[in-house]
Amino acid sequence: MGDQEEISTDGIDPEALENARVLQSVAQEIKDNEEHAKILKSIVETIAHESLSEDKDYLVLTGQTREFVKTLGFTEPFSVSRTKAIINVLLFMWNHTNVTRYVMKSVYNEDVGKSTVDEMIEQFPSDLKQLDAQSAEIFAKALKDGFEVVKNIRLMVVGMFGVGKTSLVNNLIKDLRDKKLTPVSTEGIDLRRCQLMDDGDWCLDEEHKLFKYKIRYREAFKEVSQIQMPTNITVPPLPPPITEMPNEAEPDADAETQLDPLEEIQKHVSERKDEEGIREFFPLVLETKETPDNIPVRVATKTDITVSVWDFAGQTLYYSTHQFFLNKRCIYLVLMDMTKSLHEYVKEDDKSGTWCGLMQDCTYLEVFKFWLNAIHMYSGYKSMAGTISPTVILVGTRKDEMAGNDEEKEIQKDNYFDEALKPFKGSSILQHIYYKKFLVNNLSQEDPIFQEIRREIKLLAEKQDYWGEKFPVKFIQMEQSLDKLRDKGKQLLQMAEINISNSLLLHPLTEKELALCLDIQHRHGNILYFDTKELNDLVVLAPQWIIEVFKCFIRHKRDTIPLHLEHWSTYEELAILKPEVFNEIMDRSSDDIKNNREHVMHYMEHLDVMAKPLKFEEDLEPTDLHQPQQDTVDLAVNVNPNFVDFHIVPCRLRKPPPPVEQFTSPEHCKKTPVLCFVFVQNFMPPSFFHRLVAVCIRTWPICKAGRKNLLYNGLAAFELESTYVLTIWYRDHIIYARITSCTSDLISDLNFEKCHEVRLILRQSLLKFAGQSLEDPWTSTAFEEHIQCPKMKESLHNEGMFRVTSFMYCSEFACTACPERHAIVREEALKDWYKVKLDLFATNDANCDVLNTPAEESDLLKASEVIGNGFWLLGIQLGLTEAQMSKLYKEWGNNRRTFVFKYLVTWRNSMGEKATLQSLKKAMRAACVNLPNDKKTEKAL
Ligand SMILES: Nc1nc2c(ncn2[C@@H]2O[C@H](COP(=O)(O)OP(=O)(O)OP(=O)(O)O)[C@@H](O)[C@H]2O)c(=O)[nH]1
Repeated sequence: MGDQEEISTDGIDPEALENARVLQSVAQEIKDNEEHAKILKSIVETIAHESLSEDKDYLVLTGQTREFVKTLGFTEPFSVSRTKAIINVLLFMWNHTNVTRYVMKSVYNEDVGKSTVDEMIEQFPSDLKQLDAQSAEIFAKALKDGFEVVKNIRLMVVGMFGVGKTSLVNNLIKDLRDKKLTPVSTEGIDLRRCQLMDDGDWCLDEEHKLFKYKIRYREAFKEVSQIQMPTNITVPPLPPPITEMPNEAEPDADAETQLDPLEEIQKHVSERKDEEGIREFFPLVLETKETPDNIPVRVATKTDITVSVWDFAGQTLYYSTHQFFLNKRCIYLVLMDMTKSLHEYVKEDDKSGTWCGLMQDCTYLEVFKFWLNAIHMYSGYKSMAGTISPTVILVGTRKDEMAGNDEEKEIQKDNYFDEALKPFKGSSILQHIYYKKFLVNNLSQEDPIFQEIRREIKLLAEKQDYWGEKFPVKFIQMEQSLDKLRDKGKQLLQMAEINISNSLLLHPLTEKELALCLDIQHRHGNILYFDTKELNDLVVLAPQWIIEVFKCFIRHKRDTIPLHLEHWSTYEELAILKPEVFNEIMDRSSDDIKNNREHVMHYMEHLDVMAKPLKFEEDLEPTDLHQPQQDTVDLAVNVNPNFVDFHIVPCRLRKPPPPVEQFTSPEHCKKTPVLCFVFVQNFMPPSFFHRLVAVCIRTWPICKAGRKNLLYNGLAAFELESTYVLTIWYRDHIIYARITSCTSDLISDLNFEKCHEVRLILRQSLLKFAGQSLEDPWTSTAFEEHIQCPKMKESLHNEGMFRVTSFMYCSEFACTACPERHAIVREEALKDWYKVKLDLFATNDANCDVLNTPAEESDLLKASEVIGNGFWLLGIQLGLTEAQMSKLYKEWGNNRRTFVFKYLVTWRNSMGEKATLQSLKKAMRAACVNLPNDKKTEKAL
């Protein structure tokens, strides 16, 4: 038997461990009964090996378990409970490779390996690791059939209009530089596909498509041949690293004696075309033979690295659409004009930029912040627990117009960016920024600086985990047919058309493979494809389509049908888009848009350009209401019937008139403290607020002051009931909410149950929005709830804020934001928004004397059973780091109870005596204070 102490039990389900221990002791006891020991070992071994095989046969498990019951079960020393425990552990082994490995090592001192599929999945880049288990397996299996190694740089060039983006792109790409083009203002996005040459330059990828695919197949065959071909087949060596590649000018001495590598592979493959693993690829090899003879073979100058350069329009009007194309797999050039001070106001004739959170009179610094926030949101933010590797290169333009000599200009540039990055102090956004920054004069095309920028871009790309990832040969054909359709001018495809293309392929993909192939193509940035109920019927081949759609809603023609005049004025004034107006806009659009109006709607919702208010009963469930709730609010009760069928287009709203305090802190009325949703890392996409406004419009009537609707860009007010008004507003990364009442009843408190209900609606909506850009379980940490000092006369941005969870540990804090330092006590701070919870905790506190005792294993087990939706926050409250939590979650995320138990054990081990029942209970309360009521959890608190 193995040395149990040395074997890691990390991440193993406690129940599986317990059962495994039974197996260990039984195996020890029957050691001397050779026959029984042999039978038991054979059964355990057979199940272990089968469970690790790729196409495991369930019959093996059932057969062997039956064999165990028939031969050994219920005999001495296999008591009834021991027999059950062993059957249990066999089942655990079948489903969990780590249990199998643990059992085999601890009982028989045998190391059993991982399946090749498991190993392949482990090598996936981080974003593909998030594929669901079934997709991951399909992908790994497709890779086993053959793969190519992908090295693609996706370069996003962003910055204010006129900063010099197009000029820089022209300088980076040889063919454009040679043409000495005069840049014209970019409309939407210009996408240039390039190939990296061995001298480091980039040339446009205009080569014959078939030739390109020929190269890809050939490279892929090399990979296949290395893993699958018998060793006696000689395959051409992989190309040397770029730096070692000979230049075209220096011909290779052995070149004449060498066979064309493709021919050599074709020869080998033809000879063995009937062999397993080769048969699949034979037709592909034949296909590549069809390459026209007149295509020059120029592999010597081009590398296998592709670069797609995205030149974004700088007008703020387009900013929201740009976010759609940003993802984790991009390298960014963020450009700033060095002749413009950071605090200078941007002069833009078109004021439609307000929708993306940039107000009409924004400064260059605000534009810079907008871009970094957006990059963070759409690339690193999703994997908050993961480490962020730099992908953003800052570039200053108009060096020629700066004062001073070269050295002085460099210093100015450094100071400029240091100043621009100051607002991000302490934020992980800084981790995106590459330490090297550049200063360019775009008018000096031959400046070696452009070569340097290209080199750094490549260096950065090589460090990303997706660099050199594998892509199944099987999927190349589909990519090829999408390419062909794009070349024919197709902007978007219905799924039916894709299915036809697929059926025409030599090796059509299965339905699941096809969906996965499209998903991966989307991740690579070649298409837009979202596997959601509303969007999975459409594939967008050309990003420009999205831009055109967007423009329809922002810059529409005003020849309206008189019948719809009223709806048009609702659109103009309230930004509320009724179906009549929507259809009118669609009718006047190009065919590709008007014929896909339903998809247009869904895409615009997805892009947050317009928001459809939630239907609570359907939409809120998944995020926060996993478990049956007895006491939750009936979220559908307050539907405002006037505005059921509409969208809100928040970019059309105007700013509120000053002073804003008249809305946020009205005098002479009863009011709750200000409730604040503070987003982590000081960043909140402004669309979250706009969408929250849409939810509110769907739920309550818009509040009126005289004849004016209180609906503005950044602030909105709603009638709750009788005299109650809810006002919500936002600034930067904080959304504020306050309920006021002009009641004449000066004695009673505000209705705290109503406040609780409103808070939950706001909270759950925000969680849903966050859930679309953050992945579970990180959603629950997307924002924190704070209460602003109730004594503050005028609500000031980000001042006098108290984290609600801290009141679970301490009953009072000092407020230093008010002119006079004073105490703020729990009951006062939480009286309206959280009173429901406070009352509940107080009832349970009656018999809490025994709590100062160490937390026992049974307490941990119980906590893991009752914690419910606060399960992630509890770990954070107990002081576990995101990294610790993520590690455990990776292993145990599919079994919440075990996951919680595992981190509770980690907490108890690290805290020792301080891990008391009381501290556990406080942390549980803090984790649940924001959540809807849940009887099971609350009883335990
Ligand atoms: N002096 C000088 N002019 C520059 C520089 N970079 C760009 N320009 C000029 O600025 C103008 C705008 O340049 P573009 O490259 O079109 O700017 P852009 O950022 O692509 O503009 P949009 O597409 O409208 O967002 C052109 O006339 C360029 O020649 C530079 O480094 N120095």
